[in-house]
Amino acid sequence: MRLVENFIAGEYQASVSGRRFEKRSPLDNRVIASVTEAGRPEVDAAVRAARAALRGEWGGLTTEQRVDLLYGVANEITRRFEDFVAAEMADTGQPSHVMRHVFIPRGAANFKVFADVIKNVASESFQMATPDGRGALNYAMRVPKGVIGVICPWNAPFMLMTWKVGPALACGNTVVVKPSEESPQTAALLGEVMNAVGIPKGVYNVVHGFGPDSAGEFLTQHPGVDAITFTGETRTGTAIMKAASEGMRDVSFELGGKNAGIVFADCDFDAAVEGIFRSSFLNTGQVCLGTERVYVERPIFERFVQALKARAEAVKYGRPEDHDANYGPLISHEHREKVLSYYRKAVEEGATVVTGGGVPEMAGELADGAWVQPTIWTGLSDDAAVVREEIFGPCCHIRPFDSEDEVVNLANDNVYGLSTTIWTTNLARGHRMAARIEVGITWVNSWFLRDLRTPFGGSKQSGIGREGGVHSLEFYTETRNVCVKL
Ligand SMILES: NC(=O)c1ccc[n+]([C@@H]2O[C@H](COP(=O)([O-])OP(=O)(O)OC[C@H]3O[C@@H](n4cnc5c(N)ncnc54)[C@H](O)[C@@H]3O)[C@@H](O)[C@H]2O)c1
Ligand SMILES: O=C/C=C/C=C(\O)C(=O)O
Repeated sequence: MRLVENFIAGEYQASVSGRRFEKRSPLDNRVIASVTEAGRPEVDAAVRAARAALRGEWGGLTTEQRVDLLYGVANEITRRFEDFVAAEMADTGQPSHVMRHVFIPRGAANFKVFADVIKNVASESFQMATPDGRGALNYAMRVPKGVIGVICPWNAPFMLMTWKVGPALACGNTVVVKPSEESPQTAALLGEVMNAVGIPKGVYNVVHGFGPDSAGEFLTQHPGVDAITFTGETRTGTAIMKAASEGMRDVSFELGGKNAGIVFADCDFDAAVEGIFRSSFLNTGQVCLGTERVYVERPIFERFVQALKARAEAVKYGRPEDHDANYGPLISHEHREKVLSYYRKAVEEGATVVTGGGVPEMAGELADGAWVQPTIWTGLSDDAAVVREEIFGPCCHIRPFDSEDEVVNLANDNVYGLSTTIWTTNLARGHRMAARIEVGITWVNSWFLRDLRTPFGGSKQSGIGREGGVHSLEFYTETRNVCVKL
């Protein structure tokens, strides 16, 4: 069993209270780590360390020096690739190929890309006329916002945490990270990387614990935190926004979704089935960008439902390191209870269960894991809770549609607006639909294809602000205008 400690001012330390909590494996419910729980004193120490670092060596570095250090972080993550893969697999139980090809490489890329952005971004300037004819020059400079509180979820822990820490550090801020209680290990491991490459002490800090009345709340309420970036549930975002209103702290939120997948009859059928399969079931459906509402044009509806069913029934459950396995458990028994409650509700609401709907039979120790079947429903009404609320599990409801106008209205009829995936070979239609669907991210004939320079975030209750490329600079810096009379 591992001991996971806070990382404050460059040192791993347990909390003075001695309070610890258990992290259990989603695969078999074994305790795999004992994690220290930060109280107010540790959160305060982390925020003070972050403030001191801003005023110290880190604050005096040039952009080029910071960029070099961040390249060093990316390279060191790559050098320690296997350690990160192992830590993340242990926390989430997801297949090794997803860690190796998506989540861990993205962690390294998140440092590299934002180092490049900060190196290349120009600042705006305006020359103006003055009555004396000599004029004035305005230029905008970007300064770090200060100490950033980073609150993270458990579904793709390392990728989502570094997606915030990378740009925050590139812009010259310091951070205090509160990883999810379900996935503490990669954030802790990153402390070793920071020390190895010479990131000054206090620039990167980690405090562990829960949300309410624990490290998450203590951090977001701390007056020494200048801004908060959060990825997680919309309800949690509401609590954090209230905390941030004290002291007028800025927030950047990436929240929940109930994303629509739209499949037209003229699509490349096999590609669409594979695309929707991935968007509904990758990471056991625990992806904020995932598809839980699928709309299929009527002429291909039955064929599509059968093809997706066959694909879902072919998943291979197993341990991450098992090469035949391609499908892992949910993050925890608690989350499985939530997902199964929706599985039951779907039946109560009158769904036809096309496949799944329960818990698979697992052999040996795996019988104690948080496994759940990929599930497909049809036949629910548009106002069913299962069609309207985010479940965050491996499930989708499929409904036929007859026209573009109808499916646009269906897709938009939701409080969330994170992403959509549209499948059609008619690109004019793809563009038309993209302009009408109220989301922050639209994919046409793809899903989760990411260019880190692009704006990323949600509309409606799916978020506030955009991160990615120069958009991250909007949040992680203050823009200061300097007006010089010539
Ligand atoms: N839009 C996106 O980019 C995106 C990405 C990934 C996940 N998500 C969303 O995240 C959710 C799943 O993640 P989760 O279950 O970890 O979310 P969550 O909101 O339960 O928890 C996220 C983090 O917030 C902390 N927290 C909880 N209550 C808090 C409080 N009152 N004050 C401060 N911190 C608090 C938790 O400890 C955890 O670290 C889903 O809704 C999913 O859609 C969104
Ligand atoms: O589960 C949510 C996935 C979010 C993805 C990103 O934040 C990203 O690709 O940067």
